[in-house]
Amino acid sequence: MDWQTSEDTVPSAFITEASRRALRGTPPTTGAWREGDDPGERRFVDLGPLELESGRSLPHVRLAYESWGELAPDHSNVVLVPHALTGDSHLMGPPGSGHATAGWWGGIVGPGLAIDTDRWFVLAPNVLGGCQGSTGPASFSPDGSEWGSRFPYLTIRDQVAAQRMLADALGIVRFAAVIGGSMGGMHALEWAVEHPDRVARVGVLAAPAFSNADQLALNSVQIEAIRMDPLFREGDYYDEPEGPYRGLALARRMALLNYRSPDELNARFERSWQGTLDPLGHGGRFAVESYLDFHGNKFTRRFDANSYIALVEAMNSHDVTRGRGPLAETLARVTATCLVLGIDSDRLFPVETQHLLSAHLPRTIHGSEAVVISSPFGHDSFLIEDDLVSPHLAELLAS
Ligand SMILES: CC(=O)SCCNC(=O)CCNC(=O)[C@H](O)C(C)(C)COP(=O)(O)OP(=O)(O)OC[C@H]1O[C@@H](n2cnc3c(N)ncnc32)[C@H](O)[C@@H]1OP(=O)(O)O
Ligand SMILES: N[C@@H](CCO)C(=O)O
Repeated sequence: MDWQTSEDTVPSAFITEASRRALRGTPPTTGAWREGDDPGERRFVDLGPLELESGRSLPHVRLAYESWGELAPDHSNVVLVPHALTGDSHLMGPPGSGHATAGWWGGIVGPGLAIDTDRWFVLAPNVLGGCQGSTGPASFSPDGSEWGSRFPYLTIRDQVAAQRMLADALGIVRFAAVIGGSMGGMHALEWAVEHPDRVARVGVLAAPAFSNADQLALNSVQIEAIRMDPLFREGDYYDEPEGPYRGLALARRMALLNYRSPDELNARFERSWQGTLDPLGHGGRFAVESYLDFHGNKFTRRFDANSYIALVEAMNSHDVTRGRGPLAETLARVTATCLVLGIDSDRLFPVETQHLLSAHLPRTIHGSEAVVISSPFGHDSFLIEDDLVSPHLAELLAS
């Protein structure tokens, strides 16, 4: 494919009039999972009001979720899998589905896989604040228009509170495991700390005990990239023909640099040039630029800018110690058996942050140091390196 002339140079829209209508057409509440439902079908549960950590509240919360496997009669086999920043509830496709529809953890979750759906009932909600069916900034507020700039600030704890409401609505008293990577790992850790009696096992992959100054800084420039796009209009762009696609695409480009490693980019793209002329500034672009452009612009077709800001801010809020005391004291509350996994090339959440977490958790399957996998793919390795991640998840679930 000729990347130079492909559509990826032109940011396209997530929220246009058409996609806005599609959002409005999101199926109404279809209720909770019932025996006999098709696996992987997206469902929606209306959970009522939620008081937020900030003191504000959402008068109405809806979560979208998908599930796979068979629910045990006593509901004892449920594994909750919260997704990473831009993931969604679709972590696994139907049996035999190809790569494109297999879902973001299609190589990890499934019959006979590490999270074996022949044994476990896997529950994957879309996060509160997201844009894939759960209540978020693009949802309608009580006055009938999108929340937009009025959508309240959310924390990781607020998102876990919504997940707890979902668990209550589905009659799940205690999870056999809560497992997540990156932002999903933050959720898993919060479950272990806030609801120790409701979680038997916890898997935290490529996530820290708190977001540090370096991570806050990396996130802040992404947020600013969106806010400075004139089409952002302080977050109230839903009635406009164009949204802040350039800002959002730039934020995704920046994020990708945190998600992948220098070694991977250097080995994969070298100084390759894509275009008709020589690499002196005209007639093309470097392959790595094309890669970033492609992903930045592809992202605008599946994500809402306000949602992105809300979720990045939630990641910024992450600090298990807030209001709870020193880290050792906070993590001493955890009763679950834990897996903490880091990636040696992760420059977003370096392995030291997982070692720190692991050192203070009372019961891990691997001792005081986190498990570290070796991969060139950086932070995204937990989404890519199925063969390296799987044995550790299988061990956690067998514990
Ligand atoms: C429909 C959806 O997109 S649902 C996605 C839901 N979101 C998530 O799951 C979030 C988590 N997932 C992710 O972040 C990513 O999808 C990941 C990490 C899993 C992707 O990892 P990888 O498989 O390593 O993909 P990689 O970064 O190499 O990108 C591959 C793409 O870049 C394109 N590409 C590669 N090199 C170039 C280049 N020089 N110029 C332009 N495009 C390029 C490829 O053609 C490919 O395109 P495709 O996505 O249309 O198949
Ligand atoms: N690439 C992943 C990882 C973020 O932690 C995502 O976009 O969700």
